[in-house]
Amino acid sequence: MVRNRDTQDRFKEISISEFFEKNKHILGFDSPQKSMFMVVKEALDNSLDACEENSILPDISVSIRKDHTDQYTVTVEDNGPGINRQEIPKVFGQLLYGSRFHRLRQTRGQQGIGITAAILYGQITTGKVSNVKSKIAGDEVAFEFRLGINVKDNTANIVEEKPVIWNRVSGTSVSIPLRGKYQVGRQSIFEYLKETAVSNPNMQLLFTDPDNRKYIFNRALEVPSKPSVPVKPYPLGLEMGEVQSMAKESHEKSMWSFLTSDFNRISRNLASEILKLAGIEENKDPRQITLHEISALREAFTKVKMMPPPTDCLSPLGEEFIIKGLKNVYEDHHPSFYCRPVIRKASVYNGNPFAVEAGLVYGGDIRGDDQVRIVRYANKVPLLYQPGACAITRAISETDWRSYGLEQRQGTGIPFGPAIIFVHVYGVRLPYTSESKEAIANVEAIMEEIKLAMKIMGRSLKSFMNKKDKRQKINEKFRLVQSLIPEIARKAASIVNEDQPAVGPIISKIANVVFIKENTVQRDDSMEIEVEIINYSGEERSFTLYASPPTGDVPEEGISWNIDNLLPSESRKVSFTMKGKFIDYAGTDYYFKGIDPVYVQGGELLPSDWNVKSVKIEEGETQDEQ
Ligand SMILES: Nc1ncnc2c1ncn2[C@@H]1O[C@H](COP(=O)(O)OP(=O)(O)OP(=O)(O)O)[C@@H](O)[C@H]1O
Repeated sequence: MVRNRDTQDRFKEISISEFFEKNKHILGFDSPQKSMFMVVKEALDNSLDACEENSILPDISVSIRKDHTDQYTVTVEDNGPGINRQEIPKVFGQLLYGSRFHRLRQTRGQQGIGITAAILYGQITTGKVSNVKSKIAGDEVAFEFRLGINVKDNTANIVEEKPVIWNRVSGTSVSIPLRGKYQVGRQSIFEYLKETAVSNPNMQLLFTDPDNRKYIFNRALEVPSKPSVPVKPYPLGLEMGEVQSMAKESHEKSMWSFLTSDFNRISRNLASEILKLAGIEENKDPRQITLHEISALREAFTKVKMMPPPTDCLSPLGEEFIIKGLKNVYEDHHPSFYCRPVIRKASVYNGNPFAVEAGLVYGGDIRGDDQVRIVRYANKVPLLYQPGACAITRAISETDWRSYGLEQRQGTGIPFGPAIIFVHVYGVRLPYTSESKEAIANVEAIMEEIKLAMKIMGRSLKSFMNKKDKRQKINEKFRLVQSLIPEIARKAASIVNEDQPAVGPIISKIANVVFIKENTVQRDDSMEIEVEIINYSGEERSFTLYASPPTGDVPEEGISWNIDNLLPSESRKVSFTMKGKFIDYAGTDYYFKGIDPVYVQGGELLPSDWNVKSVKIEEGETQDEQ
């Protein structure tokens, strides 16, 4: 058939770059503010991935220079491994070119789009090219490129390329001119850097804002991150099309070796068992497999006993960093309940392992009249945009929080109350709602895991609330007993003209608590604080007592004492001194560990964030532009 001229003119192939040039919002470049955020995020995520893959302690600088009213230059420089001279034009000037798409491992980047899209955005909005400098360890010189993108054929447009001396062992620096808007607040670059510092405690980061103000996010951990381990696809959860392309692209000659070599968790015996169940010859060429056989194979996968997916390829944040991530949000507030972080075991989505970890704090002086705050992370990257589209928000909304004590109209929707919920989903090839990776797609398996984590935390929140009610009742009883018994004893003794009896054992019998109280003596240049611990219970008690004075010279690790074998009716005293004069002394907070809170008066259970430091940000001097 001969096409007429009109039809030939109407049909035209477009390159991927051309497509994104016209549809940059798909990559997250929608408003000037958001676009600048995306550029910083893409470059910083790459720097962190590069350092992690090479076990390098990341030393990164991010700077935003204001060039004109809405024109800026974003520069991100790292001490990563650097990039080969030949690779630079492809990495930065060609969309869908990267080192991660064809390898299954937990990384921030996965598509080979991010940094080229950022350069393309800069080119579209300013007409200018970007500057890339990179050096590999051992090389004498770095290579500097000024380059943009030929959108018609998705290749780099190299304007200049030259060797330069760079006083670094290795690293990469990317400078992108762009139209943008710099803002502070919840969805800002600064917030993103702060949350990234929480999930990457070994990163040292220097940030220079458009007013040339410098902020140093100090490294809290001197250990480089371990590179994530590449994995093969896990058989369960793979779609028909995925098994089909794996079979087509396999280098193996037989179905038996295809199963044992290209999949995870299929041993030699298991491969034979699967093929027998599916009715497929062991020697069959995988490229010859029919759709009917693929279907039988997938069914056989579900019938055999398979080990769960490997978890060593996954890298969680861990308990301490979840607590730190939460602290980063509530800052100086004091929650009354710290739920022990929940770290779920690995699960699979489309043959790729993933896992969920979560944390929750509640009460105290956290604001309670609004919806709970949700802090989202995916593969250690904070998610600040598209909360409504994200599986994390959706799973939280679909959990019935009313049964756990939070307010929620009709049992669905984001609950209301003084709580912050932290969720980190991490895994190999996470499914995002779009290329901009702002929200995790509502995939059933992932939603289920998040919901399970919420249920576990919900149950401990409920049990805390029940205990709180019980404690309140005991407190009231204790207050009553403590004021009434000595009074009754005094009156009774005076009536019968006898000495007043010791009331301690009587109070113990009724109250059944350990009582913590303090006495203070202000001296000229210091204050002496004596803490008395009285066992008004019928049993010997042992626990650790912690003090958190409101001001003063407190040691880094806090103040603590072991109160061992405190006998019934026994009173013990400990003390500490605070240097200085304290006219408005508001009282020290006492905490304890190792004893049921129901049996203590005058203190609280030791919070999980005791000794967990917030991200340390030093503010530098504003420097004059040169
Ligand atoms: N700073 C860097 N140091 C070393 N290698 C880098 C650096 N930046 C980019 N790369 C390399 O360039 C590739 C392409 O990066 P790009 O941001 O385009 O995609 P990605 O990070 O792989 O995936 P995504 O599109 O999901 O961000 C990366 O896979 C990595 O191999």
